[in-house]
Amino acid sequence: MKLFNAQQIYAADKSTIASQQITSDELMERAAVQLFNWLHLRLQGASVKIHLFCGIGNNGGDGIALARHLQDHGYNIGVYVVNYSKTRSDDFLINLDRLKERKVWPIFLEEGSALPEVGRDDIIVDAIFGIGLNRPPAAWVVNLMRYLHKSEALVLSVDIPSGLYMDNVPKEEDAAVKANYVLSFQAPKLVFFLPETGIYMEHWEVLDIGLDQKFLSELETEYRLIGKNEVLSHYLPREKFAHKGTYGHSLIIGGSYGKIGAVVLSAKAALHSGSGLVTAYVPECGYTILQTALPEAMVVVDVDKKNISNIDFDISPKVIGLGVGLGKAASTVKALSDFLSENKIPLVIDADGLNILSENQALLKKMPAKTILTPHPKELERLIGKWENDFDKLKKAKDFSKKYDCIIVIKGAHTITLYGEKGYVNTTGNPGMATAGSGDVLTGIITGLVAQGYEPLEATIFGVYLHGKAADLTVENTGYQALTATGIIDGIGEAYLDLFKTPEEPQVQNEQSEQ
Ligand SMILES: NC(=O)C1=CN([C@@H]2O[C@H](COP(=O)(O)OP(=O)(O)OC[C@H]3O[C@@H](n4cnc5c(N)ncnc54)[C@H](OP(=O)(O)O)[C@@H]3O)[C@@H](O)[C@H]2O)[C@@H](O)CC1
Ligand SMILES: Nc1ncnc2c1ncn2[C@@H]1O[C@H](COP(=O)(O)OP(=O)(O)O)[C@@H](O)[C@H]1O
Ligand SMILES: [K+]
Repeated sequence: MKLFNAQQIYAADKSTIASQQITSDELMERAAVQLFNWLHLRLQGASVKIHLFCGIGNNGGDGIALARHLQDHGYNIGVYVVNYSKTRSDDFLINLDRLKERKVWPIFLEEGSALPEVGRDDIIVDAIFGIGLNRPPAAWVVNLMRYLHKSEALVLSVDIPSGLYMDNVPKEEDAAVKANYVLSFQAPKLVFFLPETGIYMEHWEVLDIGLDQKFLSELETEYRLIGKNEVLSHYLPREKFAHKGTYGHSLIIGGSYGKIGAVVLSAKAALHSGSGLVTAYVPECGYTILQTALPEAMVVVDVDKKNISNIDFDISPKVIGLGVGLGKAASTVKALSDFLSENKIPLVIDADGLNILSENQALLKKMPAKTILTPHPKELERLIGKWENDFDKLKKAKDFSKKYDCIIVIKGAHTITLYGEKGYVNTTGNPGMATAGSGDVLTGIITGLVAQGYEPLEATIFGVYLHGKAADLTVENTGYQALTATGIIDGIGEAYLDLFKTPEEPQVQNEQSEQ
């Protein structure tokens, strides 16, 4: 699914109005009817007080139009215009008149106005700012947002929580509304998925307002949301006459004394993701551990007992997963440097492999094209430097990706894969994955997919999806706390089966977090 920016949404508005020969007011009416239906279906005429806080632009217009439908159906409403500017949108004014025709007179809130009483069992409709926010809201509007938050009433935000930008993060933490539900028109917004802005909502849902599909389908977007539909189109079926050689040989290089488990996890995940053969390259102390824990894997040992000190093997893997449990011993850094100078085999680099690159930036130029890097936030910071906010992080990571021709996986609640100018936002996964070794599993899955013949970018996007899906399926039986990295590996098979089990579900709603 595409994630549109504000300009693209405004352009789609225009195109819809032209191609469907409707007025902008009719489009707003569609939005309001969708909002009303959503609420009415759930409230069924309940007498709960609904407070609608409406700005003076089109987001406010949506709120005012919704108020009219609620009034027509006998709901108990309070309507407030948050009068933050003298410039009102035409459709806001049209809808304000329609409301007044019904003898509903909104209360205008300005700086210093007394604020209406809002009970904790009431409902707040937040239609103050939409995607048109382009500067920080005035202090008195931020005060109002704080006041709404304190009320503990259920908050429904129209399109986007007011105070969130489409391409920036709020300057102050409480300068945006915290929504229980966001009812977003046509498509979710990128900010719903970033750690600094995703926290402003618990759930989001998409309301289809019938924007020009042809126009939308022809738009190129910087970011895409990745769900089952997107990964299925890349799935490589298994062939009847295949043999293990068909599906590639993965080599996992890593481990140090006390951290051999990381290699076990990666190698096991590579096998479960479908790699035909898997070999682990570990310090000598890892030999018995690997052969015992993972009989399916082959093992090649380093000359050193405790650390990798000289990467030397006489097999021809299709891809190498490098860095899990590696440590940063001086001999390991030298081994990695020597190895990268010679190596032409595709790489997936994680953990201390990344840390060694960060501390020896000259090595970055030695990575083969389209090397896949899988940093968690701290490792990313070491690679690309500090960032001001999530948007700055994305920009810096993209610059890095272009400079070194590499794929960057920004791991987190919604992992984002970046390559050049494009970003792919994952939708699977859960907080149970915040557990030791889950990253090692991801490295193994992606390595295993490259081994099977997936292109590096496809392998990464698909691998991140499968990893999260495996965890989502396992967590149903374990709960968040008891989910382990091994549990994620155990779910990989089910995650594959799930691809074909249920019909393709559109990405139209999401719960940010449960429990
Ligand atoms: N296709 C769709 O999805 C449809 C979308 N629709 C709805 O339209 C919404 C977008 O509406 P919108 O463009 O009128 O902008 P909105 O957010 O209401 O802001 C209003 C104005 O406020 C101003 N302003 C900005 N920042 C400010 C600040 N800090 N303090 C004070 N003023 C500030 C700025 O004007 P400026 O002052 O810069 O001239 C801005 O234009 C969208 O979210 C959705 O709800 C539906 O109606 C139909 C179909
Ligand atoms: N709250 C969360 N929601 C979804 N996924 C998460 C969450 N926390 C962590 N993850 C995922 O778990 C993995 C953790 O990786 P990493 O931090 O490298 O773990 P480790 O170093 O222990 O192997 C990443 O794939 C990340 O996206
Ligand atoms: K809003």
